Amino acid sequence: MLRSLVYKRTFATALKETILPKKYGGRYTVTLLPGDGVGKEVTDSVISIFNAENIPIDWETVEISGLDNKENVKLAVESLKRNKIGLKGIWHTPADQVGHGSLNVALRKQLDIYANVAIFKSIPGVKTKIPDVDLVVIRENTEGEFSGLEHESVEGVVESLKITTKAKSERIAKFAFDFAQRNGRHSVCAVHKANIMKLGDGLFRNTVTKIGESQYPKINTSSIIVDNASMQAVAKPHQFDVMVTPSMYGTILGNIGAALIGGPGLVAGANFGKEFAVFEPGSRHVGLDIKGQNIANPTGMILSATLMLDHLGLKQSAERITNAVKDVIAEGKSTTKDIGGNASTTEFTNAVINKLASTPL
Ligand SMILES: NC(=O)C1=CN([C@@H]2O[C@H](COP(=O)(O)OP(=O)(O)OC[C@H]3O[C@@H](n4cnc5c(N)ncnc54)[C@H](O)[C@@H]3O)[C@@H](O)[C@H]2O)C=CC1
Ligand SMILES: O=C(O)CCC(=O)C(=O)O
Ligand SMILES: [Mg+2]
Repeated sequence: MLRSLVYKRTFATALKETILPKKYGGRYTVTLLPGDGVGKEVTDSVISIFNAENIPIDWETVEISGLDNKENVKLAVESLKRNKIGLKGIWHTPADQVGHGSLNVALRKQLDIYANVAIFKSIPGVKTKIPDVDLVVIRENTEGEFSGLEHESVEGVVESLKITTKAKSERIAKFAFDFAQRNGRHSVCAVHKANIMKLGDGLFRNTVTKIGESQYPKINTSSIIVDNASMQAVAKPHQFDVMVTPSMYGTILGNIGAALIGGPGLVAGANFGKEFAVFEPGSRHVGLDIKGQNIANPTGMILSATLMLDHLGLKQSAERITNAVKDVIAEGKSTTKDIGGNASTTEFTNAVINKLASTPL
């Protein structure tokens, strides 16, 4: 019955070094970036729930699309520079337009929000093949395969640059071990392909291993090749606790993690840097195909927003909302289509609000 509290604890202390935003008149201003696809529907769900709970947050909404000129990302960057904290949906990046880079990547790089945390934890009531999954993927956000640096050196020959630096490998490693330590986790596993990319992935793997073994003796440090990691995560996910990855392996394992717990609509996540924290669903799906249909599952966005409340020190509210979401899912009467129900996004949201209304403070 108390699984929800255990679930909550994972989120409790996401980061120690990110500077907290200031409150004005007892309220925070948070940058809201709804994004494309289902972003507006699932952030509307958060707004309704926060309004019902009188959460002391004012939203500064920046409505841009991944299809916009890349320059437009500066509107989001400027707002986040003011507010230090954001709640974000995902911007769509067209795969067939050469030269149109990802606004998601641009934002992360410009704010140096280098650590992505995605939480893959089974939610009671959601039917999955493997029960009790509980793993966290911590992913480097600012280099690696997502550098977006490509050129055609001669016709028919394309070089895509994957950048790996010691400094960025060190800071993501430290972040992962700190996260593990502060959240009562027992092991950190570095995911790599150092058998092929001996220099780049070798640097990543060796850096994580060295930092773990020398600075975090109480945490078990290990490493695994990404291909095997993918197979093991599908077959025996319980062997993993915290996985730390370069950018590409993180998105692949993150999509495996989403499938393990019941879909992308359930995954909470956040991005942290020294100065900024931006909360967004952990497996980062856009959901263009179901946009505007009022059928998206807003759980991942709501749980990401509760991580934000934790970060702001509003822990009681974070816990109340998490528990209400989990209770509504466990009861199974008002769940969305992706997890076998037939409630709309709005009906699920209202069920959460009703649950909160009937739960004493
Ligand atoms: N295509 C793009 O523009 C972008 C893609 N990505 C990444 O690419 C990978 C795949 O992306 P896409 O093919 O665009 O996937 P997608 O956004 O189309 O999602 C895959 C499936 O999950 C469903 N889904 C997504 N969110 C949902 C929700 N909240 N509730 C219920 N169902 C939901 C969608 O309807 C779809 O059937 C992911 O790793 C994602 O992080 C990330 C950012 C932009
Ligand atoms: O930003 C994009 O278009 C894709 C990025 C992605 O797959 C991710 O961040 O997980
Ligand atoms: Mg992805």
